[in-house]
Amino acid sequence: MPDAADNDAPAVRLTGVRLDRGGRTILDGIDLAVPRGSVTAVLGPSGSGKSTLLAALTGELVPAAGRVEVFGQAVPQRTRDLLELRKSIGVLLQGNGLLTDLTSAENIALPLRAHTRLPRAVIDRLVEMKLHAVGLRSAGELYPRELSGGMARRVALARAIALDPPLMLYDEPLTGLDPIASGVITNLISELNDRLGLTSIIVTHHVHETLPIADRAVVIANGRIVFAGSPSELEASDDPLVRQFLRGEPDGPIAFDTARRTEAA
Ligand SMILES: Nc1ncnc2c1ncn2[C@@H]1O[C@H](COP(=O)(O)OP(=O)(O)OP(=O)(O)O)[C@@H](O)[C@H]1O
Repeated sequence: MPDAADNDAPAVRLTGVRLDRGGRTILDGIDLAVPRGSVTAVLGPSGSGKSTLLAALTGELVPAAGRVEVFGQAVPQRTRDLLELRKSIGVLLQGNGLLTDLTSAENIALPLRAHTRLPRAVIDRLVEMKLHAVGLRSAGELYPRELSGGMARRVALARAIALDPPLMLYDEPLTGLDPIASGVITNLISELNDRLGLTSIIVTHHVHETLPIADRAVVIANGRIVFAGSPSELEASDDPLVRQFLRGEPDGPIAFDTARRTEAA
C-alpha cells in the first residue's frame, strides 16, 4: 500500500524504461506518469507491447533500463516485497482466470483467503459486497460455466477488487463481449474508479468504447509512446501514426505485422 509520504507521487511513473522480451526490445524510451484517480486508456495495435507494459507494472517483467514506480516506490524485485506490492494492484486479465470448479463467491473469496486472516463470516460478507459492487448480488452460488460472458467478466472484476487495491489494471476487458455487455463493463470500470477512489489503466484496442470513460489516452506503436494526452486531443491529433491507428488502416507508418514476424522468428 502507498506510504503517506508518497501522497504527491503519481500512481504510476515510468522513466526512461526499456522492456525486452525473448531477447528483443519491445518498448524503449518510455516516460509516462499516470495521475492518481485517473482512468488511462493505453491503446495500440496488436503486438505493440501493451500487455508488456502492464507486466512491468506488476513486476512480472523487470525493465532492461529505466525505472518503474508505483505510488512513488520502485517496483521491487525481491519476491516478498513484490507480493506485498501486488496486493495494492488489482488485475483483470484477458481470459478472466476464474477457477471452473469453484462458485463465483468462492472465486472472489480466493484473494481474501490467500492474503488475509479474516474470519469466514467476514470474508463471506466482503464477497457479498463485491458481488453487489459489480451488480451481481444473487450470482454467488453460480459456477463460471453457468455465467454469460459479461457476468463472468464481472465476477472476475469483483475478484480483482477483493482486496480493495488502489490501482486497477485491465488487460483487454472488452474482448469477446457483445456491445451491451461491453457497455456494462466500461460503466463499471468508470464507476468503481470514481466511487472507490481508484486509479485505472485500461489496455485495449477497443478505442471507441474506452475513450468515453478515459481521462487520458496513451498510444503505443513501433516500440514507443507516440501519443499521450486527453481523449479529445487524441481525436484531434494529426500525427500520421495516431491517425493510422484510429482509422485502423493497414498501410502507414505503423508496422502492423511486427507480432507475426516475431512469432515466426
Ligand atoms: N513471454 C514472451 N516472450 C517473448 N516475446 C513475447 C512474450 N510476450 C510477448 N512477447 C512479444 O512481445 C510483443 C508485444 O506483445 P504484447 O502482448 O505486449 O502486445 P499487445 O500490444 O498487448 O498485443 P495484443 O493487443 O495482441 O494483446 C509481441 O511481439 C509478442 O510476440
